[in-house]
Amino acid sequence: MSAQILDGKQTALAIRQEIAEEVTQFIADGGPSPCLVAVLVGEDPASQVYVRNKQRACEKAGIEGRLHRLPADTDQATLMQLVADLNADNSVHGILVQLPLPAGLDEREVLDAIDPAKDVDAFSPYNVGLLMQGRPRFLPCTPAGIVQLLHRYQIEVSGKHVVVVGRSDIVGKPMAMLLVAKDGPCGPATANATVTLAHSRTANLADVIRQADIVVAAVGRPEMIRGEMLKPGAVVIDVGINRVGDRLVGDVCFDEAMQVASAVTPVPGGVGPLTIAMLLGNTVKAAKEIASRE
Ligand SMILES: Nc1nc2c(c(=O)[nH]1)N[C@@H](CN(C=O)c1ccc(C(=O)N[C@@H](CCC(=O)O)C(=O)O)cc1)CN2
Repeated sequence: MSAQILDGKQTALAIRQEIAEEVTQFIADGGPSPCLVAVLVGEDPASQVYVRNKQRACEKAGIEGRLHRLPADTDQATLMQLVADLNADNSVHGILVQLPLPAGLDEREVLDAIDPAKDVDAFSPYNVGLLMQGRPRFLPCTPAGIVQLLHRYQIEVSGKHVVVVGRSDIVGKPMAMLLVAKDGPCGPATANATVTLAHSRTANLADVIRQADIVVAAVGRPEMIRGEMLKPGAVVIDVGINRVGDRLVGDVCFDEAMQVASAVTPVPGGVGPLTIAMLLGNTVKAAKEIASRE
């Protein structure tokens, strides 16, 4: 048996094309050019790549992408002042602070300070709260991208047992919230799951994963999930991006998963590109909402 590969790269390109058309229409209707500002602190090589890719994606979609680069030794007050200035700048519709921040900076304080109306990462407590209540304004980018992928490959989620492995604020927790909701961005078929949120202290983790119809792996440990831990026919969504030597691998052993599962996301080319596509969508949504208030 060889599983179907869920192509995140192609899916993201299709979504980005749809967003580009939406931007063209919005501007033709008299709206402002949507503007996303990224804040990058320090020199983390992966973060530099991601921010560059976000800017390129903005440009291709007709969104203005601005970047503020700050040195690694930036102090908290300077960063907080920049966020306050961006909140007050009417030409800015979306703000993102690229994570992780260098050691010594208080990430939570910075994210809490972003105006929820411009919080296109959906990391602020206000937007997290709305998601938790099942009435999100912005959808967190990686989980929302996964829902889009499932929807576009017609993978039904409703009534299925989904095991999310990893309890991060960026992926694990919001993923669980989106999948357990009664309805979702792509309708009830990609919501209404029975969700188990597993993590590093989960007892008998392999046994828990083996019960899953759908596994979402977001633990950040290279190839931790092996083929023998999967139920035959399961759908495997691999969020992990781990550098091992000069290779990029996920949290799931891809070759083994391909032998057992019915569908698998690759790394690279799976979930990652969807994160950026969904960020563009949130930026357009922010621009539309802010413009409608003016
Ligand atoms: N403010 C944020 N910080 C971080 C987020 C986020 O959503 N908002 N997520 C990650 C990093 N990230 C986006 O910022 C991101 C990670 C990976 C990819 C991606 O396309 N990966 C490629 C591989 C690229 C490579 O060679 O490294 C893939 O999977 O095909 C996009 C975005 C943490 N920080």
